Amino acid sequence: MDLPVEFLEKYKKILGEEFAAFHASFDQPVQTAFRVNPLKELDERFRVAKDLLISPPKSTDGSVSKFEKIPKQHFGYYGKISGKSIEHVTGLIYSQEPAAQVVGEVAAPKKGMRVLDLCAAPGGKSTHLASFLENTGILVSNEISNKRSKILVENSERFGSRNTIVLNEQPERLARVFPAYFDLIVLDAPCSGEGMFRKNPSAIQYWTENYPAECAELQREIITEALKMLAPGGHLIYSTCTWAPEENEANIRWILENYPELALQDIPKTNGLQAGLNMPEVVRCWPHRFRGEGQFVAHLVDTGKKLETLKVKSGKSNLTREQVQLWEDFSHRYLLTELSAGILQVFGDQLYLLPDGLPDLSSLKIARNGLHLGVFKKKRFEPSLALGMALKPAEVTTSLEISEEQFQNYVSGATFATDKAVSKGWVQLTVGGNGLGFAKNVNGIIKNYFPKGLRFIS
Ligand SMILES: C[S@@+](CC[C@H](N)C(=O)[O-])C[C@H]1O[C@@H](n2cnc3c(N)ncnc32)[C@H](O)[C@@H]1O
Repeated sequence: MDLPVEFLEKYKKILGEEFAAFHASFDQPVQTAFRVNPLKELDERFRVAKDLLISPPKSTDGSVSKFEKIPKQHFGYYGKISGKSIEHVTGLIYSQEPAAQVVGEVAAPKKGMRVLDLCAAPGGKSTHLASFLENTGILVSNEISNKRSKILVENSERFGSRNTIVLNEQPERLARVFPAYFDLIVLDAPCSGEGMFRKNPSAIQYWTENYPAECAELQREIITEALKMLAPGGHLIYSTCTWAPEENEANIRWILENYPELALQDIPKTNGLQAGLNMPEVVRCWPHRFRGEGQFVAHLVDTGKKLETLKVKSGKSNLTREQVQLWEDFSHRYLLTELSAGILQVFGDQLYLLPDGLPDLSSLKIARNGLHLGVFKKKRFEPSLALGMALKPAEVTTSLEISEEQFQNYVSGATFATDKAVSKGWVQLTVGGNGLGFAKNVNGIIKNYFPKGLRFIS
């Protein structure tokens, strides 16, 4: 791989005798990986992922051996699963290379926490955080780019997380609404991306000798805003996908100097993770030492000398009486579960369930106001794809498990005939036990409600 001379010189100095192995790693294949989603029905191959301490999956059929569990991680496997597979489309797996998975594993939020993922698109870290929260607490996933925030929504919905709200904001505007609010903030910063050179060689063209220093300045601005939102005793996970010390250890030193109430926490050096440069508590993924791309992760904790946690005045429901009735009619007829506590809110005709305990968000650009339940159309309610993907079959009155062939046809936009025994009206389609959204059974024909933008075009 052709790398800038200044880049190579820099790492020769930093790595000394390890440099040759580092340099050679750029010609090695990229290590693919994915995470299994604990919010979904796990098929036999992945059941072991539920366990906290992971041993290699015990195979009951030959297919298991294709995947290798990433040791000492909750959800990760080495291997590749197609973006067109049932596992991907139903949100059972999320493709994410191993170094990126270190961030979520270090963050590992406890149930019920208020969590912010400040630079969140396309959603790798957010979905990982949602795996730990298991639909408790609040996950605010924010992305500054409007276009990328839409991809983040799509990935969050496929993942089936019920307590995620997606915002499309600048960090300083968020900081005004969420002062001292979050128990955990993940700041996966925009960076010079050196650690992605092997996976995405086009990133090399943006690199200059000064680029890391420029990125570091932007990162300190984002850190400043992030820390305004950290609750007393809260945790900050700072990560980049670069090796540049300016963006990594130097920024952590800057935090420690300017925010003496923050302390570094030691991160275990598992799976070939290395200590930072003169900073033993943080971790670095060097590709000649770790099976994955480049990453830096630091864990800081607030020692509690700050203001009180924000007292929240929650938003209100804004449904008309007719809308409440339509939603109740739908939920009584089709749902067997009380969706978790929250506030029903409409945006235009779209109905959402916003988790409880959030401040007033009306000054912010919202991309997903909690769980998208559906849309009001004239005198009826139509459930969303997101709802049909978040619910388990046991939570709905009618679900229909379809075959792999029917799945292929359905995601390509086709309708199909079904048994007369399937009740009329809305039916949750499932494949492998996981929701593919709601569809309508009209006289034995399952009409296609899979969104046009997501369909496979052959
Ligand atoms: C490393 S990527 C995030 C990857 C994401 N955490 C994931 O795991 O899928 C950094 C993100 O920061 C966003 N970003 C760029 N400039 C920013 C800024 N000034 N403030 C906040 N976010 C910014 C980018 O749009 C990008 O999506």
